[in-house]
Amino acid sequence: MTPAARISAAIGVLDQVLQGAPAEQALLRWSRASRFAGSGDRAAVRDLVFDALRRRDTLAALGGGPGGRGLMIGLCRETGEDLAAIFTGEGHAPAPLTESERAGHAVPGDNLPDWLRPQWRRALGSDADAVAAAMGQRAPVWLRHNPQRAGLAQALAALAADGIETAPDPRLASALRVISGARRVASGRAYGEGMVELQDLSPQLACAELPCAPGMRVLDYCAGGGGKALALAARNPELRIEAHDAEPDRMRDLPVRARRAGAAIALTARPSGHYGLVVADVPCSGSGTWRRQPDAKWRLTPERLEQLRRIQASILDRAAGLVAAKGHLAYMTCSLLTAENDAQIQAFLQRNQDFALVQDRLWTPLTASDGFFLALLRRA
Ligand SMILES: C[S@@+](CC[C@H](N)C(=O)[O-])C[C@H]1O[C@@H](n2cnc3c(N)ncnc32)[C@H](O)[C@@H]1O
Repeated sequence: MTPAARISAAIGVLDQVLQGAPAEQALLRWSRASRFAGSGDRAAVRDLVFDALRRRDTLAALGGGPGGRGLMIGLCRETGEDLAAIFTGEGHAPAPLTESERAGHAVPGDNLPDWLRPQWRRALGSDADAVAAAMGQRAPVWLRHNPQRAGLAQALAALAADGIETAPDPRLASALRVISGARRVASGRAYGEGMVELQDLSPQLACAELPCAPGMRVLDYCAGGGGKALALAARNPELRIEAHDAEPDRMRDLPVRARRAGAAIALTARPSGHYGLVVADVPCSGSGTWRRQPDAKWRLTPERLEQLRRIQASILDRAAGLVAAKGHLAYMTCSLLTAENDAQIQAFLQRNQDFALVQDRLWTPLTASDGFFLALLRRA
């Protein structure tokens, strides 16, 4: 596909997303209907769509319109592309610019939904603008080294042989930032043999804070794909880890991932008894990961946020009942919002006076990578 044809395709996908379709679905629909598109084309269209959604408002102003076409004009204008050479109307290229599209102008903006801005500012204080700006950029790729499969030097050598260059984070030896070759990770040997797993730095830092004494019974209560259970298993293979999810189908990849990592993780439909550690990585707004899923930023509503808060509170209460005396409850979100983080924990502590806060941490792209919250609680 020519660069102009890719832009035409991105415009079509963006129009669907702006009408409410999830970006992944709209991209999949386009890709199925476009058999001529190679993997390079699919990756390029995906990048265009996500770049545009991250900074929707800025690009719409710059492009002279709020639709997919306006966003693409804005993006091309911002990156200094020759608009007349792309928007020619010839072949698969988008139609030439109209009078009003030629008059796009730059406006400063944080690319946040209006209703959310006050909450964002309250939660992040003087960092609010810098974190919003960071959410407008592409997210880095992070790997977690798995010492159960290979030593660090061996894993790094396998990554290098796969053509993947990484740099460790000074705070956590297992956290490797991908410098180049990110698209080769999933097909590489280091990943295929479980020496590394894909996991953002912030949840890695959170998992490193959790107690994990040998033999401890651990429950990953909202396990999904099992990212937290796998990180704990990598830290200590002597943990007895169980994974649960209200929607068991979400755990379908977990047995394969656990096998690859050499981890023993039992799936449980009905957790029972008491655990030394219960991890509740609850469903949330995902506001800390909007660089990766920028369409979610525009789909979130106040009603949905309220619904999520109710789900989070009920999960916390249910999970608390599974914590052994002197055991720990780790509440996690990939949200930056106080309503889902500190406020949720304060309300929980009011309802459950046998728990005390051990520590709470909020990581942001300014201090780590994705926005991520951990509250570690201890039962009396
Ligand atoms: C943020 S995701 C978990 C991500 C996962 N821990 C990981 O690291 O890949 C939240 C999960 O909570 C699950 N969930 C939602 N409501 C739940 C409930 N009431 N009890 C247990 N799990 C629930 C969802 O199905 C979803 O898989």
